[in-house]
Amino acid sequence: MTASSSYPFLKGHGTENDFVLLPDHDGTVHGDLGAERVRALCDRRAGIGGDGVLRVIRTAAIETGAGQDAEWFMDYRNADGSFSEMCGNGIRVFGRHLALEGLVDASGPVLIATRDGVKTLTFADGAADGEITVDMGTPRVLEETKVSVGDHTWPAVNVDMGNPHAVAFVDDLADAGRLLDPPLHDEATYPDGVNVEFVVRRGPGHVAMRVHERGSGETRSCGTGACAVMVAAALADDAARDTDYLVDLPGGTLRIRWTDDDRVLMSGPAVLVASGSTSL
Ligand SMILES: N[C@@H](CCC[C@H](N)C(=O)O)C(=O)O
Repeated sequence: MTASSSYPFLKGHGTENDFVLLPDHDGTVHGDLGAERVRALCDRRAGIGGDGVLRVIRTAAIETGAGQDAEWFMDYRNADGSFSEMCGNGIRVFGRHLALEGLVDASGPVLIATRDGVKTLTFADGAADGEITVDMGTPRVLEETKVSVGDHTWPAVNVDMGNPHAVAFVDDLADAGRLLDPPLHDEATYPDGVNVEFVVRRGPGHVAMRVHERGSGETRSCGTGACAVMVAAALADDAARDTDYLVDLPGGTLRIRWTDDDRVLMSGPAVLVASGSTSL
């Protein structure tokens, strides 16, 4: 691609966790999509603006080690250009785009490859515009850790949802302050950084959270974070499996279920709001 050429993009969000989508089906448009370009696209003043970028590419066209079971690969980058293994809101937006474009068949399970393996999406009523449920896989609950913001330090549950999370139960979501910087965390536990969730109870099977995302700062929602929060809350509640939890985020609500066979299912909206071309 030359500096002056333009290429197509779409903009979408899931519970206001927003993304720039870059169709690059055969990997011929964007090369290796450098961090600098991702930062330019995600810039909310000089760019399109987003918490991350989703490159839409065929699994066969990208070297990731991901199996070829899924035709499409979600090449996700955080707003700072860094990679993450997985993005829960992003994969719903990615799936919505594929379904609306007729690139996958929403009437059956849709498989999408990620750096955390292949995920299965189900569209309500088999409709391309139906609510999307994602099988997020099996959570791993690791040793307790702690996180700090300013003078506050909280114990936190270390939950691996394919990407790393530290879940801290707090008295008030405002206790975490403005979250301009990443919360302090144990670097030995999280050598590659961590997504930090702050959680309060709203009622039985109902919590609310804020999140500071690795590589993107405080966002209005995080799907993998909501799953990590649900798992930590269900363990603390000694909740029966197959119970739905509602997780309220600043940008909306996600419904999460931890199944009897140890899978976490996340359901929520995914919206495309714009498309165009850019030379960024
Ligand atoms: N917003 C995402 C998570 C994106 C990746 C995360 N910032 C990380 O670095 O692991 C979600 O909806 O899960």
